[in-house]
Amino acid sequence: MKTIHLIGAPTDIGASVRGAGLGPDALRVAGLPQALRDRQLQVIDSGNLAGPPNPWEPPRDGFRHLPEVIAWNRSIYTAVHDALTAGQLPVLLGGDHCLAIGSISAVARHCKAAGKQLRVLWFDAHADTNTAHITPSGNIHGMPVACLLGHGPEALTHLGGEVALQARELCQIGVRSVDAGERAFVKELGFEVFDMRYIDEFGMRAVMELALAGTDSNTHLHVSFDMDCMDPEIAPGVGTAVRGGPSYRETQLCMEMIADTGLLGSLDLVELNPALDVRNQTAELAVDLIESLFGKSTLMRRAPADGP
Ligand SMILES: NC(=[NH2+])NCCC[C@H](N)C(=O)O
Ligand SMILES: [Mn+2]
Ligand SMILES: [Mn+2]
Repeated sequence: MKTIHLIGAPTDIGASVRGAGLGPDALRVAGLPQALRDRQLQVIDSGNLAGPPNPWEPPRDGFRHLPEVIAWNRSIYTAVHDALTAGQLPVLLGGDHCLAIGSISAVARHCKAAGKQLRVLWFDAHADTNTAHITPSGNIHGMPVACLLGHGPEALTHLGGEVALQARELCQIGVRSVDAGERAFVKELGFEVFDMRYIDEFGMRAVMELALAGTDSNTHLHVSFDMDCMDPEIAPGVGTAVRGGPSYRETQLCMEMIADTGLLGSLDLVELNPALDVRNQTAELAVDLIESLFGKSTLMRRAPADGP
């Protein structure tokens, strides 16, 4: 297994409430580096990136804090790209979800250069597909998917020199809150969305089989995990909680099925908000999930074909 490089991005620049900037340290306090080392993995923690403070201003031309969001994403792009070039597996510790623009742009650039097929699994209660024209809030953590697919300000859509993603490379899991204008845009863009209704009807195992279909040894899997994907009863430490999310076991199954592929190449862990958490339980939950994502299992790993 590659060396895991933890990159902290302590900012809530794109969020609707303050506090996600405390996320990277809450994950460290919950024991993330040691938990990975206990799994015999090599871990580098290069600490937290620096970036502009949050000016906490109202939207301008449909965006809140656009210059600051660009600055943060540029430094994330560089850090994640450097880690991938060094052969490491970057783990972005957010921070709010606007940071996925920099992280996934770097991953996409790396995959193109290496001739790898990219698959992005986006775990979220939200579709994060707003633009300046349809956003109800101006918060850029509600826009990263649109930016990554080429819809947004040039400085964010072309961080890596070209548009990062095509719709077929992306699939969302756990979605249950989509804004009015956003709904039509998600349909127009045409990426796959396994919303909660779909998960309820077909079950998480079927969803993950579809989400991973078509991957092979040449696939780089990127997981962008928004902690508000999970049900707020178990993950209260998030700024934009939406009830009715996946359970602990359903989410663990996702992580275990991804681990079984052996294809994980990079990870964003975002939207953890320690200011709203209860005794760091949401950070501890995140550590549990990441351990499973890196192969921790109850008894043994099971290849899908060995199942009942
Ligand atoms: N990454 C997130 N938590 N995004 C929440 C977005 C909420 C809402 N859709 C908005 O655009 O304002
Ligand atoms: Mn969300
Ligand atoms: Mn999100």
